[in-house]
Amino acid sequence: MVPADVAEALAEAGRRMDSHGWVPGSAGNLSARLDDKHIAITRSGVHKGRMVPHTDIIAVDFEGQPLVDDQKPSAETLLHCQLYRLFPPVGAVLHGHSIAATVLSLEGPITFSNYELLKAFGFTTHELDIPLPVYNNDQDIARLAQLIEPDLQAAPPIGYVIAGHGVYAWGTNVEHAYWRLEALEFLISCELERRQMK
Ligand SMILES: CSC[C@@H](O)[C@@H](O)C(=O)COP(=O)(O)O
Ligand SMILES: [Zn+2]
Repeated sequence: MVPADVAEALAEAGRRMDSHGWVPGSAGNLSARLDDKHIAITRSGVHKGRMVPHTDIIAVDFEGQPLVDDQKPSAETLLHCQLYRLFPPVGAVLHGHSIAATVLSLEGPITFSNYELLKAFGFTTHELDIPLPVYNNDQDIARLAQLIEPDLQAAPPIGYVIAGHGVYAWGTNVEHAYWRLEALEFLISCELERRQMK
């Protein structure tokens, strides 16, 4: 049901995230848009660095319901569905639990100022103060999605973090989403180091 090339692209992104230590244990989830009603997403509880593409990537609708009844999608599926529903250009969403994102997000608001790498998000200058929204963690993912929704509707951020939990990044396809995740992780790590030097 999930095209083999889509499943393999997500499995490859999972391996790359794992190589950086961004998906420890069964942490993280990855998805890609299939059409205007369905996405492919990682099964809940699998190691995202060691996925078997044809069994560990499954199809769900935009309400997060699996197309095959006994398949269990990611616990955070609704956060992915929300991004596809709100932003038609979004073709892939990646979520990881890096140490830097986990630690920095517990320290309050995050703003990136004067980083050249902000240009990875389409800005044309480094002379900017760009916020990275931080939301309190919540095991009720529907409620967390509701909390985030007004901010997403107001203006799409460069990504967001859930405090003590991890980062969400997205892009037009899996490769683009990976680039943006990599850039976000770089900025988060810089900010963490900068604060430690103070
Ligand atoms: C290893 S605990 C992490 C989970 O609670 C969750 O945050 C996560 O990212 C992975 O959940 P999953 O249901 O496998 O997509
Ligand atoms: Zn998570």
